[in-house]
Amino acid sequence: MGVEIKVQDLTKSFGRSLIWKDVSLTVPAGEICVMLGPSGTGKSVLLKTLIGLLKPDYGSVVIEGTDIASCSEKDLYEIRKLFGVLFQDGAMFGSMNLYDNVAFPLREHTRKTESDIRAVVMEKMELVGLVGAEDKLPGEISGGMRKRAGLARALVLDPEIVLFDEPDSGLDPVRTSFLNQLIVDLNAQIDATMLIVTHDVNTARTVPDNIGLLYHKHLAMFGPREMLLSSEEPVVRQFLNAQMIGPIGMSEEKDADELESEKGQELPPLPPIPMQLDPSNGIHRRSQREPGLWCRENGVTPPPGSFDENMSMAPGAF
Ligand SMILES: Nc1ncnc2c1ncn2[C@@H]1O[C@H](COP(=O)(O)OP(=O)(O)OP(=O)(O)O)[C@@H](O)[C@H]1O
Repeated sequence: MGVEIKVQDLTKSFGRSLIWKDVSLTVPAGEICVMLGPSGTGKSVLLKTLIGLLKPDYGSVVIEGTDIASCSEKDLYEIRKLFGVLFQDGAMFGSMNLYDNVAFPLREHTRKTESDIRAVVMEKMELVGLVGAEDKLPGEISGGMRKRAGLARALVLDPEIVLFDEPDSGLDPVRTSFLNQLIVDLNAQIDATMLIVTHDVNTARTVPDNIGLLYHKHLAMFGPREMLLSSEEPVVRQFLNAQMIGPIGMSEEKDADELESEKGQELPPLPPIPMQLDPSNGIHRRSQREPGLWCRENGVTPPPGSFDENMSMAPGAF
């Protein structure tokens, strides 16, 4: 059913270099979240901290009552079994074929027989559309296939939480759309909590239930998709609309002169909030909200043209 991740006052530095400070957020059970942020703001460091690969300087990451920032190695080992992680490059073993790569966690962490392992591996290969490619080596397949194989491997232990580190890196826009659909379909099917780190604004606008933005060593905002897509907060607005006008410069923050020179420049209006991507079978995910609900409940008028009724998931279709 997915489990919640409760992050409180998390701070991380390497030596004297502060990565981020006082990060607090709750990744709700079973929901899809996207974490955005300019390069180098510590998104991957956050993922690694959530899974206990890196220790924060302060703060807690509580999963099922255990703080993984301070628990014993034994407890951490147990908690890690709840996670599946899709690393940026798929992190496949180059000398093993896809079947053995996907089977690896089962052989390492379970006492399943080879015939039980085969059943699980083939089920996950089918889920990601890779049946028939079991004998291929990672070097013989495309980047998109490697990602899907990495995803199959992330799923073999039936995780409650799936973390995706830039799943779209190196993929063309069409493959990214297919992968996004796969993520949404998977969430509908297994109800796992999902956190996706990405630079892809289109993914952030259409896939998740919640969006977070790391900027300038802190979590600038985290909340429902509609909250961020209707936000006038300069950093959020600039990032989610991929604009050059705003506080984010080529190397993180713009200086005072650059910001002064932008004064008076008119920002384009906020674009309409798009429909959220539906599962391909058309049946809504458990955590999916009615389009426009957050805006209505919070008295926010969404940008004109939002939740276009001609799109697949019209308001009132719930
Ligand atoms: N193990 C480490 N030791 C020292 N510094 C590290 C370590 N891991 C990451 N960093 C530093 O932390 C900062 C944030 O890195 P991170 O990879 O998390 O950024 P990111 O937001 O994921 O970037 P990108 O979007 O470019 O992938 C970088 O300056 C990086 O050099």
